[in-house]
This record gives sequence, structure tokens and C-alpha cells, in this order.
Amino acid sequence: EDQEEAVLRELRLFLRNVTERLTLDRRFKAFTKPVDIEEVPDYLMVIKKPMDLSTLLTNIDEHKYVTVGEFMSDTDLIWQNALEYNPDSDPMDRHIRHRACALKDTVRAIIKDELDEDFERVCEEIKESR
Ligand SMILES: CC(=O)c1csc(NC(=O)C2C[NH2+]C2)n1
Repeated sequence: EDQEEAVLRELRLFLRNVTERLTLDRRFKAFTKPVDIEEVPDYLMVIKKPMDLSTLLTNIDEHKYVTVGEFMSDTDLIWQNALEYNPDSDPMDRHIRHRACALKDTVRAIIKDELDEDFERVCEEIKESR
């Protein structure tokens, strides 16, 4: 009902704000757009579920996320994919792995700092009721 829509609207505002801040962070430039399959033709052979910050924003606007947990699963895909696609010891791989780990830690720190536990519990209740 209307109270539920108000909660989900507030969730979308929070998730857009988090995603916007990540997109503006220069460390995460490689994660802002889908990997270009023309430039990296083998990418989809290695990575089965691509994800990036611009796709997160589209998902938010399409009301894909009813809880922060669902959002976190997709943000986890971004850095997990980067670690999987860049496993080697060469400096470029190491560089992007450091940024992937920074993305993981940054998202967790923001959520821990700024998400009210009671608010997430209300979102989980809405999800269970649907
Ligand atoms: C988004 C992502 O994970 C990504 C974009 S380019 C890249 N890796 C490279 O360009 C090479 C360094 N060894 C492969 N990884």
C-alpha cells in the first residue's frame, strides 16, 4: 500500500545516492560502464554475470531492488568479476584487483555507516510479503 511505496521510494533514493558517489570516485572508473565486448572479446566467456555501476542505476530506476541486500548482491558481482577476470601477477591485473577490493570495502563501509538496520528490516518484510 502507500506506506510500502514510500519505503521503497526512500530505498531507491538511498541506493541512487550510493551508486552516484561510487561513479564519481576515480578509483572505480573501470567499473562505471559495461565491459566493451569489442575491446575485450573473451570477457563473456569468462564472466557469466557482468555488472557495472551504470547498470546498477538502471536496475534501481526499474525498481529491481526491494532490499539493500539485493543491491549488495549486484555490487558484489562488480568486484568479484574483476578479481576473476584479472587473476595474474602482471601490474595491470594487480592494479584492477586493488580497485576491486577498494570497491568491496567502500560499499560495505557506506552501508554499515548509513543504512538504518530497522529500515532494512522493513524492506525485508515488504519483500517477504510479495
Ligand atoms: C572491468 C574489468 O574487470 C576489467 C576491465 S579491463 C580489465 N583487464 C584488463 O584490461 C587486462 C589486465 N589483464 C587483463 N578488467
